[in-house]
Amino acid sequence: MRLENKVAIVTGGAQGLGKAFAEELLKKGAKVCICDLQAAEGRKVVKDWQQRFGRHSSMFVPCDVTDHDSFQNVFRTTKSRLGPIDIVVNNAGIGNEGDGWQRTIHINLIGVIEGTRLAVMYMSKEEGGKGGVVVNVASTAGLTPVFNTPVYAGSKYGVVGYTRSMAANPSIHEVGIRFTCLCPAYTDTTMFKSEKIDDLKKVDSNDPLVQMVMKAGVNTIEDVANGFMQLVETDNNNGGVMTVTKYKGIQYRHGKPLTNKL
Ligand SMILES: NC(=O)C1=CN([C@@H]2O[C@H](COP(=O)(O)OP(=O)(O)OC[C@H]3O[C@@H](n4cnc5c(N)ncnc54)[C@H](O)[C@@H]3O)[C@@H](O)[C@H]2O)C=CC1
Ligand SMILES: CC/C=C\C[C@H](O)C(=O)/C=C/C=C/C=C\C=C\[C@@H](O)C/C=C\CCC(=O)O
Repeated sequence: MRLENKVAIVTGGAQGLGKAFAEELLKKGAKVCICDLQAAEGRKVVKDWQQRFGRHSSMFVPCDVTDHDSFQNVFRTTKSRLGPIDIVVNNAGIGNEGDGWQRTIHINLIGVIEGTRLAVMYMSKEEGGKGGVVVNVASTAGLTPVFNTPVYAGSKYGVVGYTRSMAANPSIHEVGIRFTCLCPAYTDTTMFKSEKIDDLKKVDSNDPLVQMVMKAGVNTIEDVANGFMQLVETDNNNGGVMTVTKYKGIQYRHGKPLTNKL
């Protein structure tokens, strides 16, 4: 997919991976709407991008992906201000395992399903759209058990299974949308820092969590953004599940995906 003048929505784009994904799309000439709970941060980020990429390059819409009306407003506003939507990146996520763990499922899985359904509504050729690509951000925690974050892993397993099932639709060519999954391992963002691995390492380098992180390695945000751009720009990867790990780099899980090639 050539990105010049394409229109993208990135959820959770005020910081971390979502912000990086949006910036890489802007560098390739796409126009981007980011949405996030963090309104002040989102507006600040877009103000910087408008100075660097042009006043009409980007926009921010405050949104909670668990609130259907708020999420639908992102699509409606983006289409009216930037044009028909070509790319939807369902990136927003949290990692709460304690009280309120249900919100982890609501944001990470139900929010991704909501965003994918809105993407079909706005991009499907069967709905008058131009087709496009959906990137659902899961995790390697959606491919392999992670003992310390079972709720989070459950949400990410759900994202992988849901996305691959959407891609397996026999009439996918009529829909004209590629459904793909991005599965990074640990990546150096605010979310990862909440795990306080360095503190754990000082106390006990043999801690099972420390061992798991040391084995997987820790991606830089740039490592994952590089994988993301490959996923978006590659046209024959419907159903693709891409892993990004420090020790194996960028790979497609289950081999190169040609599920119901568009
Ligand atoms: N950092 C890591 O180690 C990894 C992260 N991921 C996934 O990548 C995605 C991005 O993660 P990071 O950038 O690391 O996290 P982050 O915590 O740095 O950023 C997440 C962003 O999503 C926003 N957000 C949270 N709930 C929201 C909601 N209900 N509605 C709208 N926006 C909301 C937050 O305000 C924040 O700006 C998440 O889905 C995460 O699960 C996957 C694998 C590894
Ligand atoms: C509370 C959540 C906070 C941070 C979690 C972080 O955001 C995240 O997503 C963590 C991922 C954890 C991954 C754990 C194990 C990784 C194992 C690696 O060796 C790679 C595993 C699978 C990829 C290779 C493959 O089997 O295809």
